[in-house]
Amino acid sequence: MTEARAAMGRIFRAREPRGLGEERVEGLAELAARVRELTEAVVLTDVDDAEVAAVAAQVAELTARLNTARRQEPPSIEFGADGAFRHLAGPVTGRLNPIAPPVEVAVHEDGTVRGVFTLNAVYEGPPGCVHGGVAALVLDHVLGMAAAANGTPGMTATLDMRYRRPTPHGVPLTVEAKAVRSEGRRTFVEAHITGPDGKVTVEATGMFVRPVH
Ligand SMILES: CCCCCCCCCC(=O)SCCNC(=O)CCNC(=O)[C@H](O)C(C)(C)COP(=O)(O)OP(=O)(O)OC[C@H]1O[C@@H](n2cnc3c(N)ncnc32)[C@H](O)[C@@H]1OP(=O)(O)O
Repeated sequence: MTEARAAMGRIFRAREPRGLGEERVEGLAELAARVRELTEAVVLTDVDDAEVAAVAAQVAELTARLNTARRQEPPSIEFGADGAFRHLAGPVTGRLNPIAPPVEVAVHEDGTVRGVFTLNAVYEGPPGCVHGGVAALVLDHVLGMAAAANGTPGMTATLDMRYRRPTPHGVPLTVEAKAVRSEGRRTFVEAHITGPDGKVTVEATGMFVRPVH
């Protein structure tokens, strides 16, 4: 096991990956996608009070059905069919997590991590704009992915944000991150989010420390 893979295991407390299987992953991803739509509908609904109460009761029934068989903990990291790490239940890229947009990421050969995503009204901060903490969530994750792509995975030790322009919601956004240098156990990474007009809305730098235990 390489040092980078061992560090990844320490960060995610990885046991031997217990694959969910592609069919199961696709089924759960479909469920998460429907719950994402439900969440947006809850935030935007204007149906009358009786209908709100009726839907709430139905959703409670559905939750009880899912809870008849529960895992002890969410699936952490797994290996996809291509052998790459994937964070299926993570709150940023996790297809199985309804609160993840999810950001669709690709890791390029030069270590650059690029992602595309749309944040709907569920993530609103100021009217029409993405909440700054949500932008930080997305950036922290892709910064961490870029540290890992550099062969030096770590835990976020520092995260500096510069909000240059409001980030609009409901439109396609891109995010890009790349490690710039490593010193001992520390890796320094830069990232930014770009709006549909090609202008950078948020920049971030992060310092990631490779855990030793
Ligand atoms: C492919 C999948 C990729 C998925 C990416 C997911 C990304 C998600 C990223 C996260 O959200 S991680 C969760 C948020 N972060 C944390 O919860 C971290 C909490 N903090 C810790 O666990 C520890 O403080 C930490 C591991 C960061 C450091 O503890 P250590 O005891 O291992 O560090 P130590 O004190 O020995 O310091 C190691 C080096 O880092 C430096 N350092 C540590 N913390 C620092 C800090 N905060 N600021 C500046 N420098 C710092 C420290 O000076 C030292 O430098 P030198 O090696 O040069 O001496």
